[in-house]
Amino acid sequence: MFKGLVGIVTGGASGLGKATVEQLLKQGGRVVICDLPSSPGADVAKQFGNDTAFVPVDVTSEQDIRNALQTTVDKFGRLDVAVNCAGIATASRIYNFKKEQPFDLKSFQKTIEVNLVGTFNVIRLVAGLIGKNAPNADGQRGVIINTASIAAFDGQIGQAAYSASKAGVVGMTLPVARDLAKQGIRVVTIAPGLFRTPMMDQLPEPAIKQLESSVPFPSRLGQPEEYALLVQSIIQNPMINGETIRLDGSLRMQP
Ligand SMILES: NC(=O)C1=CN([C@@H]2O[C@H](COP(=O)(O)OP(=O)(O)OC[C@H]3O[C@@H](n4cnc5c(N)ncnc54)[C@H](O)[C@@H]3O)[C@@H](O)[C@H]2O)C=CC1
Ligand SMILES: C[C@]12CCC(=O)C=C1CC[C@@H]1[C@@H]2C(=O)C[C@@]2(C)[C@H]1CC[C@]2(O)C(=O)C=O
Repeated sequence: MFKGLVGIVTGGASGLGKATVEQLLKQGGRVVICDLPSSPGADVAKQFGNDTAFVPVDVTSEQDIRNALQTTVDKFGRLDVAVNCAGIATASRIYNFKKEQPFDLKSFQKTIEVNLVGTFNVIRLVAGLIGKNAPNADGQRGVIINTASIAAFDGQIGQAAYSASKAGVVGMTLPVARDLAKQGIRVVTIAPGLFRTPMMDQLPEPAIKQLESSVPFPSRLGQPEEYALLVQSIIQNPMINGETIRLDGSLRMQP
């Protein structure tokens, strides 16, 4: 279905990103996995075979993303789709009254830097390469897909930094889609609810069980493959643009 399609997936060594890489490959695409040098990205690429490459990147670095784009062109000749999955989860209350300690500013800045600035950095750089493609019959040159979170809308206690970073991703989706509309590049954001990934596995099992029971239907954590299926649908459907799509089993998170 995606024969000839070339994608980049940030955070592609783990969780939602890894499932996306697998789905794009299954559909006949070729994929560059971008993830931290400390990630298992090289092993993952080896496991997936010749239609993948791994480029160690920090999404906040301009030079790292430029290197990834150069590898994409050298190895696969073009870029059609970029999926932003790289992200970190942090949690802290705005003020700890027992310890008389305010939220650590460096931790807030780091969360914004990776989740928001990193996503923006990738979008602004991939747009130049996708824009070089010849348009299809519909005028489309490619698609950029971002990952926010339902925490962008229903931020819980302790999620000020995480929610702010993801709300930033939601907020820039429409203006960036408008910026790139003339070039025929679509921009869409997915806001996942609760998915079973290594990020979620940081939580103790009883906490995960409790979270699962809070999802109305289906009352379980999402599978990374279900996220990847939405990525596939977004790529296939040319009318989806400038929108954030919740993927959450109708969960609205409690305070
Ligand atoms: N798992 C879940 O329930 C949910 C996840 N999300 C978001 O989905 C995205 C993917 O999360 P998961 O797959 O669950 O997490 P994960 O922890 O399994 O994967 C995240 C990947 O991002 C990479 N990464 C982190 N910082 C990076 C950086 N500066 N540069 C490059 N790569 C970096 C990590 O090495 C890791 O491979 C994240 O943005 C997360 O915030 C949103 C809502 C729910
Ligand atoms: C950061 C959290 C909460 C605190 C903790 O002890 C462990 C965590 C790791 C998993 C995170 C937790 C969180 O704040 C909500 C998210 C980020 C969770 C993974 C998915 C998560 O539920 C989310 O993004 C929801 O939208």
